[in-house]
Amino acid sequence: MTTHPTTRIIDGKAFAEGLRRRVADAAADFLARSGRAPGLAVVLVGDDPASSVYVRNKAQQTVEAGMASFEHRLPAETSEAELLALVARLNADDAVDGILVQLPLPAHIDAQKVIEAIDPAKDVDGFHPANAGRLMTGLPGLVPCTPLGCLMLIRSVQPALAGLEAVVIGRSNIVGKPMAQLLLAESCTVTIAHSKTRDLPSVCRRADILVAAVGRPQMVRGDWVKPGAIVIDVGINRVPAPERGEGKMRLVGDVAYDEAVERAGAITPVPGGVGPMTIACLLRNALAAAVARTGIVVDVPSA
Ligand SMILES: Nc1nc(=O)c2c([nH]1)NC[C@@H]1CN(c3ccc(C(=O)N[C@@H](CCC(=O)O)C(=O)O)cc3)C=[N+]21
Repeated sequence: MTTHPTTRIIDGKAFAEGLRRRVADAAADFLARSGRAPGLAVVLVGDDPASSVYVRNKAQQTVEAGMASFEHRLPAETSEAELLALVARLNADDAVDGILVQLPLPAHIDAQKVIEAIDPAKDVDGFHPANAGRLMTGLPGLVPCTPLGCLMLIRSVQPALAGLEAVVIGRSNIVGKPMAQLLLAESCTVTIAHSKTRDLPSVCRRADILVAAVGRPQMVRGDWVKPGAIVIDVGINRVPAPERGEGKMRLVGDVAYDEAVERAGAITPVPGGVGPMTIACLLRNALAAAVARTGIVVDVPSA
């Protein structure tokens, strides 16, 4: 199989490494000026193995960026009241600039209530309604990490976005809606498609920028992609990989990569695309929160 001669594979892993290096430089400046490192608290409730791996990676990369990491692992039986009490303590702790509560939470905890309990100034996920509203109205605030990382990757291949047709598949508060807002702020013509959209393939074929965030393995087929389009694959799906041995799994995106790579102008792989950018943007947001909270000015990397 040959890729289109000009297809660009967007190396999210390399971009994320560069971003983390810039964040680390700025974190060192922050330490020099303030006498303390920016601090990020990550809270995990329960012992879901995938979540546990992500939380470990986040903590490790936080420390590597020269920031203080506060990891809180709570048992699955933790009550909503106990979790809210921890969030209140972290809100009040001056050494903590950013708070991330890993989602999904166990079913007996109201996740929305927990999100709204986080001080918006420390809401490094950008999930608090105050930050969602600020993004929608064009005010400065904390922007969700995955869409922010996607925008950085899009801009790395196409700096001039005004007037482009963007289609975002998925309408979650975590990815789809904030992604659409960021692209709208770039003056794209934005369509949000979802499970009730009629003739999704035709809608996608209009897109100069196609962002897939649905959580369905390889749903976006090659012939849904406009030739030359930028394809951003947010999906991280674990599927059986019998070719690697019995019981083995592999990661695939929401895009049928082997097909889409034939038509796309640029495309993100899975793994090594959007995923590493999510964590790098989390560190970037923790630094941005530290700067906004203290007024200490360092060079925060922007989209
Ligand atoms: N409050 C909250 N904020 C989040 O940002 C959040 C969350 N909860 N819950 C879980 C999801 C998932 N998530 C990922 C981060 C990095 C990779 C990542 O680095 N992926 C690697 C592969 C990692 C692997 O091999 O498993 C890649 O795509 O190359 C993936 C997924 C953040 N999440």
